[in-house]
Amino acid sequence: MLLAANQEWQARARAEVLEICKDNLPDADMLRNMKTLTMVIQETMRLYPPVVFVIRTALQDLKFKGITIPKGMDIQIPIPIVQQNPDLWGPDAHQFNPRRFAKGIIGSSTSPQAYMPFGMGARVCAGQHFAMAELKVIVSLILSKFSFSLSPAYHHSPRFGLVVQPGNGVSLHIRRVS
Ligand code: HEM
Repeated sequence: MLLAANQEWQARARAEVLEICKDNLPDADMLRNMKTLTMVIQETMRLYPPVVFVIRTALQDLKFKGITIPKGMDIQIPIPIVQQNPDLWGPDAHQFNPRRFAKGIIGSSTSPQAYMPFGMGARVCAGQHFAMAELKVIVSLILSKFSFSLSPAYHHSPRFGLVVQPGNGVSLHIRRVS
């Protein structure tokens, strides 16, 4: 949806894929070299993290910034709110701007903890690298074969189910490019 709405980034990501893969299926080295596509996926998961919160349980009574958190209490960490906080991401926090990841995740915001689509710490997603590889394979194959734009029928309505998903699907106009 974000690539359909941002044709400039779609063209850029496609050009990169075609240059790196030529007529071949992507292999591990090619995926590693897809810098633009990586930035696009990172920015997509910043704006629409599939998992909207992670939970941590206090193992003992603790105080945090004057708030008492009793032992046993669950704390929900709201990932989309952290990832769109203008204090951390700047005034364009709500906009799609993959360029913010040009220097990697560390340089993308004012705090290294501000980006957490895969959670954080000891229980961070065990499949995060596999998930990134899957995403790059799927999106690069789509980009190499098709160009796409949003249909006027598209109605933006992200919805929280088990994960964040488009509430009314994503209607696209699709054209073959090769
Ligand atoms: C875009 C895709 C994915 C997203 C956004 C995602 C996100 C997450 C998040 C937010 C957590 C909780 C981390 C925390 O509590 O700090 C998690 C945990 C986990 N994920 Fe993923 N995940 C994805 C794909 C996958 C895949 C493909 C696998 C397996 C092949 C996987 C396996 C796991 C496992 C095993 C855990 C539990 C880790 C633990 O508690 O030690 N995930 N994931």
